[in-house]
Amino acid sequence: MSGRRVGFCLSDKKRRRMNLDAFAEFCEGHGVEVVEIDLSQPLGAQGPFDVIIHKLSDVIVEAEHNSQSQQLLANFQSYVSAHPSTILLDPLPAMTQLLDRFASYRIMSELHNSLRDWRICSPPYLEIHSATELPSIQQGVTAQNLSFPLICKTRVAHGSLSHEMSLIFSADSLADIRPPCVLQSFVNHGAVLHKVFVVGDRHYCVERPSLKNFPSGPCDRKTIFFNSHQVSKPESSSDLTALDEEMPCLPPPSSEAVAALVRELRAQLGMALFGVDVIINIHTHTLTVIDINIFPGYEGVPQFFSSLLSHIESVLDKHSSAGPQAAGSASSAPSPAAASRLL
Ligand SMILES: Nc1ncnc2c1ncn2[C@@H]1O[C@H](COP(=O)(O)OP(=O)(O)OP(=O)(O)O)[C@@H](O)[C@H]1O
Ligand SMILES: O=P(O)(O)O[C@H]1[C@H](O)[C@H](O)[C@H](OP(=O)(O)O)[C@@H](OP(=O)(O)O)[C@@H]1O
Ligand SMILES: [Mg+2]
Repeated sequence: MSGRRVGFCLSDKKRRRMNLDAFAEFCEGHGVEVVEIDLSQPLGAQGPFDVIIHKLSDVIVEAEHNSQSQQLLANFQSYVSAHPSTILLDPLPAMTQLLDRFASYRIMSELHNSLRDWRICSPPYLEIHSATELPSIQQGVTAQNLSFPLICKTRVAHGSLSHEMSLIFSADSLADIRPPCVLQSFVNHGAVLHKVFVVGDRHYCVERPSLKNFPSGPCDRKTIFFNSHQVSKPESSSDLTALDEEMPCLPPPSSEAVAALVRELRAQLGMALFGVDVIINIHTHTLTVIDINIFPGYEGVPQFFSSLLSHIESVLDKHSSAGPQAAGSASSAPSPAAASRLL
């Protein structure tokens, strides 16, 4: 495939983590030119692009309260709207919904029905939109059938603050939450997390450390505050991830069930680059979806570069046989205000 230009719009941190320079080298041998897009400069002069791959989550979240980020997002969206034949991975509306745990947890909760046959579910959860009287939070926890311990996560699902979480062990400790946030039933899963990394029509499962088991039901233990990046990175190891007592190894999630989950989420999200965090309930062995991530790190997936390039080639092949109108549907973007209003 010769003369194809793929633009990347990533934060410096993301560009380094993904090793974009190495990916550019990898693509060179396949006739695909990788171009780093500078969002602060006019995109027209940097194009044209056959495909744009981005992780604009930082900009979208900051656009909520920062006019400079709003302008960057508006520039990007104007370019995308003016170039309908440029394929966007992934469409901004799809990405924007995953920046909001209220939206992504609604998607996860629907899996219970669509994937019932595969015994795939997600834990009961409760949205806390703003500062709320303690009794009404406690009533909401009961009404939604949440069970202690609870895990509390920020509403915003991206960026450094989004990984600050807490484990709550009693109704009185619900005073420790800082809305807007979600409360989710904690599911004992033997301190093993299964990360499912999706690249187009391929997916890869990687095992990671995870939070240890805790006694079920309320207890007078103090709230535990932690950062999720202390818990489930490949090298994570702490009191939070070390099991307090031996337990039999759980079988990994069935590859057929994971394939069914990925198929369903691809259809629901309309995205090609995402991650799903899955745990196995130690009591029911149910495959439990606890998180969906935009353009994750793909750490532990040696096939990432070849899979990404293969996906780029396949969307370009489809596009050249289907004509420019097809790409336009893939890159429809909300207005900057609508994008930031979703958060
Ligand atoms: N409902 C739950 N039951 C049990 N453990 C959970 C639950 N939710 C989260 N965890 C634990 O907390 C960790 C972080 O949760 P989550 O993935 O939602 O946070 P995150 O900040 O979005 O993480 P990342 O962005 O790195 O995927 C998980 O890897 C898992 O160890
Ligand atoms: O271990 P993984 O690849 O899941 O780590 C991801 C993490 O899940 C989140 O997707 C992070 O994105 P943010 O939520 O935007 O922080 C990724 O960070 P990034 O800098 O790679 O985008 C982690 O890689
Ligand atoms: Mg996660």
